Amino acid sequence: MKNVAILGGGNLGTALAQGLARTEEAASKYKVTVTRRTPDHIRHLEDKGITVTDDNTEAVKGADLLIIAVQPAQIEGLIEEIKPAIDPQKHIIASTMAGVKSEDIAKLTGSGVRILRVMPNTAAAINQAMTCIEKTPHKEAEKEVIALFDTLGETLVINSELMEASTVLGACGIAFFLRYIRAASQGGIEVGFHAEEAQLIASQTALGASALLLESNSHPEQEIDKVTTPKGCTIAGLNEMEHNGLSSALIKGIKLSCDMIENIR
Ligand SMILES: NC(=O)C1=CN([C@@H]2O[C@H](COP(=O)(O)OP(=O)(O)OC[C@H]3O[C@@H](n4cnc5c(N)ncnc54)[C@H](O)[C@@H]3O)[C@@H](O)[C@H]2O)C=CC1
Ligand SMILES: O=C(O)[C@@H]1CCC=N1
Repeated sequence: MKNVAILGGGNLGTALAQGLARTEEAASKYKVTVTRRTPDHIRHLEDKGITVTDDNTEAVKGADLLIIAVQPAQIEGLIEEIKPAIDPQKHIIASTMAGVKSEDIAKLTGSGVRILRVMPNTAAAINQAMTCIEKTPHKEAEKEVIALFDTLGETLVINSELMEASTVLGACGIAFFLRYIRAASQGGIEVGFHAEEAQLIASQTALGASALLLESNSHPEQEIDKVTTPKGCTIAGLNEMEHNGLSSALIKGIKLSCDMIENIR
């Protein structure tokens, strides 16, 4: 069993803990502790065998792998607190913080600690995350981190320079796709469905569209061509969406999110 401390049990930290407790595979490999300043807000995790505490120092002492899931502005306070307990020989730090470089964290911890960035998303809660992992010279640490995030969904090792882009495409991406599903549901209600039916149809259709790409490795446009019957209703709707800037709005939103990360702290 590997001991994992998730430091910062907010939205993401809780999702990671839930995923690690949810499957037999993950639960048999990882013993998880989650810290939060107000631990009573996440006591429900204890029902799943997760330790919940506000004691960062004890959590660090008891862990091999530390996952930092506090907000970027909270990192100085956290590291100041845990620094005396960090053992560079033992600990690996995986940071989920948007826009915070490994070097920035190393300046706070002092040199010699193995630190790498990871960028999962909240679908970790149901073991369907996409996690991008920063390539690092610390190959043993990289292997351990990949193994953990593999239990939470898909992983991809990428160069450091792409961590901001991966934050937007993968982590923020959950919100972007959900907004699409909400909009599609609202359209569905306007053309006759009850809200729950519209959401089911939109969600399952989004899942089906993703699965078509993931399973057949094809390009979206190839799959779109199979749906757009000549003179049919799909191409009419799709073109209207494009006249109103659908693709352009998505691309512009992704670029703005990415630019914004530089100033996130
Ligand atoms: N929410 C998301 O979907 C994703 C978030 N991230 C990153 O994860 C980090 C956390 O984001 P969220 O979960 O959204 O924020 P959040 O505000 O929900 O969670 C942060 C948690 O850390 C706790 N905390 C703060 N200082 C602490 C300390 N010294 N000791 C223990 N706990 C402490 C807070 O009480 C809070 O519960 C951020 O750095 C963000 O960039 C990355 C990928 C996805
Ligand atoms: O919005 C944010 O800043 C965080 C990082 C990625 C997802 N949520």
